[in-house]
Amino acid sequence: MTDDSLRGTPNRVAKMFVKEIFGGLHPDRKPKASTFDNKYKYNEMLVEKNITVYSTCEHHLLPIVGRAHIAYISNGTVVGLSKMNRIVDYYAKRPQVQERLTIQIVKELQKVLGTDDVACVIDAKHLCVNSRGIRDIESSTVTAEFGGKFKNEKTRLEFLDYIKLDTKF
Ligand SMILES: Nc1nc2c(ncn2[C@@H]2O[C@H](COP(=O)(O)OP(=O)(O)OP(=O)(O)O)[C@@H](O)[C@H]2O)c(=O)[nH]1
Ligand SMILES: [Zn+2]
Repeated sequence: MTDDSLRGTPNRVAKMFVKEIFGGLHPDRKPKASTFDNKYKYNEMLVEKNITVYSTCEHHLLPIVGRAHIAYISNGTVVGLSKMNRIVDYYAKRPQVQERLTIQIVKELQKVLGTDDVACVIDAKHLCVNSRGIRDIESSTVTAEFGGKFKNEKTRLEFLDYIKLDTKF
């Protein structure tokens, strides 16, 4: 390899996959989710929406790009807002299928918050569907996991109303 723009490519690509694209395979990178007492006595739903998702489909190793929306109802513990974005990013940064990613996010937050009352919806484009194969540029995939009180229709609809799935990305 004599071209100086290509010389660094093997190392650059290896570093990118290990440290960035698949960085979430390293358990040391799992975010420490700081929690607080719910001193404010805020007892309604909290929604962190439009969280950017960059992941990689495990079948084709092509990008999955979209948005995650998370909701929880505190039973005494509150989590720092940015930690929800960090948890999404950690589980996204590995070879994934969207269904598993959605469930992993909910399970992690249920553990951190000590409650089942957590939900996550992801709307994402899979480049393996958009840019190759069937090459359908418009389609996106929606997955959802509803824990605890979110299995109740009224609570679920409140969450879905807050996020109104019209996100363009
Ligand atoms: N359920 C699920 N399927 C996914 C996800 N990401 C990609 N896929 C699908 O995984 C499937 C792999 O199917 P294969 O038939 O082995 O692969 P392929 O021959 O390249 O299929 P085409 O994409 O239809 O050309 C494809 O249908 C992808 O659309 C995901 O997150 N969840
Ligand atoms: Zn794929």
